[in-house]
Amino acid sequence: MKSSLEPTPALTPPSCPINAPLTEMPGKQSEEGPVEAGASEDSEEEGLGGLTLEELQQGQEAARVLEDMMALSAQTLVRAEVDELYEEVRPLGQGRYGRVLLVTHRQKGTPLALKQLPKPRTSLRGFLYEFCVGLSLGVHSAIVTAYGIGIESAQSYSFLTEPVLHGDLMAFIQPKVRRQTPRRLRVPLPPHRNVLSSLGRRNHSHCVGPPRASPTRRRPLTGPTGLVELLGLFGVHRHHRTHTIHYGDPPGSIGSHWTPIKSQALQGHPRPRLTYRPYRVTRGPA
Ligand SMILES: Nc1ncnc2c1ncn2[C@@H]1O[C@H](COP(=O)(O)OP(=O)(O)OP(=O)(O)O)[C@@H](O)[C@H]1O
Repeated sequence: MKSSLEPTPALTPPSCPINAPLTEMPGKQSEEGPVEAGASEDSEEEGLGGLTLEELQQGQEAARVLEDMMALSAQTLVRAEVDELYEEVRPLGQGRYGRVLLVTHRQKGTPLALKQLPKPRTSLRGFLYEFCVGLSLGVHSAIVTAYGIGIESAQSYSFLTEPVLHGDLMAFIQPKVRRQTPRRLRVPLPPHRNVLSSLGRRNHSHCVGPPRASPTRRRPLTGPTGLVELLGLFGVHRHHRTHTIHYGDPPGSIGSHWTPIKSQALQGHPRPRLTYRPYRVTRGPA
């Protein structure tokens, strides 16, 4: 169960007395007055903070009900020390604003969860807000039931809920981790499209072992100097998408665009990365 004393925009109770007018509750209408139904859609959405008129009205109605509930609960708070009424069994958890204890009713022995919020850190209004939101939501079958018992002690405010003794739901939720496929079942990733196109093949059998020297008709890997093919055989790849190589260029003139991957092969890398890119072989300036 979440404590809502944190100043979240939607749930934080405004700092006004319990009997403050309804306009001070969350979901109140803006000071410009009620929004007219005939306003244009854009300006309506801006004025309502992204809510539809219907959603805004529902929010205002819920705020009114909550305000009434808080006013009634303030009048019916039990003023007592917790240990007069309940026996502490063990702590159930610790939240940011207080602790939750497993207690039993001293006379009936009923087990209950008691959420205790220390007064120095919790205002009466903040406590009532937490208590009443819990009461409202607790009717849902998937949310811990809150009992309508609020206690004011010298040092704390407390309220009681149904105890959940099988642990925190969060402990049962597995983080989303990608399941590892056993190595023997793994399918090798297809090579980069350019490898296929530059080698003129549609399967990736050529990825294992040295690149084939045979040029294709579509994209020859070699010019008359044999330069491009030579670079490929020596395991050279480049980072950029295209590069113009002029016939007759000595290998040294390729410059820093080219990175040797020979070292990978020498270090026993099982599959030297063959990252051929489309080469553009042109005649150089005369
Ligand atoms: N009814 C309950 N039954 C069993 N354990 C509970 C119950 N309510 C709370 N707890 C345990 O106590 C812990 C603290 O609960 P609490 O409601 O104070 O804070 P929270 O909702 O976890 O966080 P926050 O401090 O932000 O409100 C929970 O994480 C949970 O482990």
